Amino acid sequence: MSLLDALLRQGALRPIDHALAQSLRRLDGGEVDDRVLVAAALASSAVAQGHAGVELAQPQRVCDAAVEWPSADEWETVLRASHWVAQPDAATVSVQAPLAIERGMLYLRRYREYERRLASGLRRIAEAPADVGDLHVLAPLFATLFPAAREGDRQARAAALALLRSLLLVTGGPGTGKTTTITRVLLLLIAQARMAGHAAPRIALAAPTGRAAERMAESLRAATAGLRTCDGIDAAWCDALPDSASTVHRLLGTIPDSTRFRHDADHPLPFDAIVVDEASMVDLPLMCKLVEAVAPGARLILLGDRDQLPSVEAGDVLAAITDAAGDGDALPASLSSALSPLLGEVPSLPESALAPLSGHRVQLQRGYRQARSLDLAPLADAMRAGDADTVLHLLREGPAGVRFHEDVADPLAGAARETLLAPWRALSALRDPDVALKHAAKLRVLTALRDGAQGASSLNQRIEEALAGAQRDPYFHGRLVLVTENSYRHGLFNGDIGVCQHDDAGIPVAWFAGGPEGVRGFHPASLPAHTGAFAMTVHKAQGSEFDSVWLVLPRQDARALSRELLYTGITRARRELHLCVSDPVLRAALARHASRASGLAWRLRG
Ligand SMILES: Nc1ncnc2c1ncn2[C@@H]1O[C@H](COP(=O)(O)OP(=O)(O)OP(=O)(O)O)[C@@H](O)[C@H]1O
Repeated sequence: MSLLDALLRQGALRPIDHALAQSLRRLDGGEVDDRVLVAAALASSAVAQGHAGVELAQPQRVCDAAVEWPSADEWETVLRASHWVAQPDAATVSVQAPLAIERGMLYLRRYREYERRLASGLRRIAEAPADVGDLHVLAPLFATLFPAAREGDRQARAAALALLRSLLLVTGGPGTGKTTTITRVLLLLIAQARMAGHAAPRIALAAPTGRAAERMAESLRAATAGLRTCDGIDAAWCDALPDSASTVHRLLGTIPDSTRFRHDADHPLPFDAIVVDEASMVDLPLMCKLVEAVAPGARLILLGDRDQLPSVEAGDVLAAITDAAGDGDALPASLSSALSPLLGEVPSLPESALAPLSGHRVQLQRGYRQARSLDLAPLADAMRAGDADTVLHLLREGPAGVRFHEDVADPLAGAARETLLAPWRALSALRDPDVALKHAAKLRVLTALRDGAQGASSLNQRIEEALAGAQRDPYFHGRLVLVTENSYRHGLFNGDIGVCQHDDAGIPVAWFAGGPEGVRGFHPASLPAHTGAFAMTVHKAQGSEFDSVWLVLPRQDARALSRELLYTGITRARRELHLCVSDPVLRAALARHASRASGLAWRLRG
């Protein structure tokens, strides 16, 4: 039996991956080498799993079937001999073959092109000199905004670098002050322009989902309000700060029925500074299109947490840029002396000893937001490090706000049931949509998987049944719904959560936050695609936070489990975390990385 047939028989390929292989076979009159067909199917499957392509030395990362794989060398030789496979070098565009091979990785050609274009776009921005003006003029304001600047404060370092660099990546866990810092950077840019008698820079804020954009704008407004109370800050500078954020799609301008956007390299975005939050969620094609649309001379600032899950779609863009930028502790000597008016002495190394994008990244380390009632930091650190013994030890000790439901696979059975359901039962008695939405944002069940007995879909159904019975109205009063596609017509976006209520006449209305009155109502029949929202996957919850999180992991290990998934899940909690998992599943999850096969890091390293 051919390898392709063996994979098909084991159910290891999606029909669409197999169809790609079959179409190559048909076009070649059945003559094509089985190993080429298998590689094509895997390259297609790899993209669906978030990889940019398939590494020939590690096909198991894409497909863990019980088959004997060709050796990487032999496979590469066969592929290089095939006319379906282009062999570009790093700088060239691949020709019209559907596949491309480079550095032992087989790509669908389009994804290899996204990588190449993204790397070249990022380098273009990184190499452009930033319009920095005289830093001595800004020094007093800088010292007001960052009083600890000369004591090694990372936020100050990020702000100073943002002035000197056109491309900056600010990474850090939740509440490490990424938004606060960037608000101050934007204020510095505004003040600098105004002091020089210029117009304030045009600034855009964006995030990958509507919810994340809303949160970003909220944090920015809070940071701006704080700045207004500081001495030495002109209110007019604060007035020039943006107070809203859009999705990256909306910023770029979607074109109906097209994967292209209104803004691209030929029609760049009309902004001098673009800040993108939750950058770990931006996939390869979207980041490529965004970077290409950044106007010559404009700044691009990416904010994100590299330890979180990578984007659902192909790419691990934030991780690749982070790798190419190094840890950011030491700066190139020329940069460190340029920054001395603001930061004093900064450790430096000769340019040749540093990563190519060094000086373009700062990792913020200190968390400021943590509620006193929740002591998550040591647990989050141990999870990030994959240190299972420490994680289990901490969980069993029970840090403040953390409840470990060891071996509980079903929170709806047994003692936990009523604790979990009580806040949602209260929703049925609330009449004011605004109050209900705020209440709804308090609690969420998060799962690793969408399907299966412990997946989000099934848990949702069971929670809905527990709240409103088996014969329930599909839009019962108090039901939570999660929008699963972007609808610009409605102003509703993938990830938005609404609450259903019945008005006095018994008509169901689904309410969402936003609009001039704070809430917007829609008839449920008119909603874009949506699902229940009492339970959702950790992936869907990225970019959101809840007062109380129940993270429920499967009874058995699964490939979707990873330390990044656990870390992302637990850091969605603001006040209280419940974790349902067994010792062996937790250990297996922590031993696995959610990393993605990608050539972006080496392309950026040049
Ligand atoms: N240097 C600081 N001193 C005191 N408080 C700070 C400092 N930096 C940030 N904070 C506070 O910490 C909280 C979190 O800050 P911020 O929202 O900027 O973090 P973030 O990293 O953007 O968070 P997230 O990842 O959740 O978006 C805010 O309440 C902010 O006021």
